[in-house]
Amino acid sequence: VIPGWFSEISSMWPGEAHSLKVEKILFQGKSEYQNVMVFQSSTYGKVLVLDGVIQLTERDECAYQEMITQLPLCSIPNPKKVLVIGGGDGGVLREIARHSSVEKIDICEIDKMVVDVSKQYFPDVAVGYEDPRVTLHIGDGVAFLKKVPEGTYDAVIVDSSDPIGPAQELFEKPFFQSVAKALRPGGVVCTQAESIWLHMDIIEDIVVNCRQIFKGSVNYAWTTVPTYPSGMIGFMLCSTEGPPVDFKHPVNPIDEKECQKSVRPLKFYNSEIHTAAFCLPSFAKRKIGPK
Ligand SMILES: NCCCN[C@H]1CC[C@H](N)CC1
Repeated sequence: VIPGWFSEISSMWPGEAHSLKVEKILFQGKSEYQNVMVFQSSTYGKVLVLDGVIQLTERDECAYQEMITQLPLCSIPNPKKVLVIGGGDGGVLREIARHSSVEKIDICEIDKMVVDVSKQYFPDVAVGYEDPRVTLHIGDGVAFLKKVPEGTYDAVIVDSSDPIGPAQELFEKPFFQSVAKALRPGGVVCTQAESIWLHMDIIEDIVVNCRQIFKGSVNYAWTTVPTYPSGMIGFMLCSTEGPPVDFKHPVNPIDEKECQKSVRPLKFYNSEIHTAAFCLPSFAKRKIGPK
């Protein structure tokens, strides 16, 4: 360990560790589920860390929160009811709120400390909680989905941490089945789907499971996030059987609606990068590309 530096050392990415220079540790706590830390970095603003893994930094969170939200919501006309599993920092809520068609936003986050810490240290991220359409449920997303009536949501966004720890079940088949049940015909789900540089085997399993469960379309997309391991993170975009969804061509472009009363302009997402996000390098296309 180098004094004054935070290194993201984990068995999930052996032999490598992204490091950030630390100015000051702002919060350290232990919730029922994980260790929670916030520090002021020298060049990425404040940083949220769960069990030693970087969840977001003020400087690059836009890339992740905007893409994980706008890729699904801009792929269907008039999303009305949206569910977020995880996402306790509130960033995805801020992005969903850009859509005036949305009438109801449910969020199910297992760890209340993440919500409280985000509201205290990341106000520009937690601003999403201020939207009157938001209902916060503190609990396990797996249990929450079991109680959701069939066909309730137009979109589900699974903003999870990694499959080691509280989020492990969110990468398994029964969970994907419960998401499919909760979606209307032609509804969409977008999940945090790890990096093709680090976790191709996990992604291949997810793709196999999703192809069996979601009879619409199943696509992997990705974005660059400098402070995530390997500098990128992927998303699984799936739609249920019903009105076809062409994820690669946004039918509900938010660029035009940007002038909308939004908390802030989009920093990362736009319709061109939406389409480009589904382009895969050859090694990945062979394994997880469209059949
Ligand atoms: N909204 C916070 C994003 C959480 N996403 C994950 C954090 C941990 C990373 N290794 C993978 C993405």
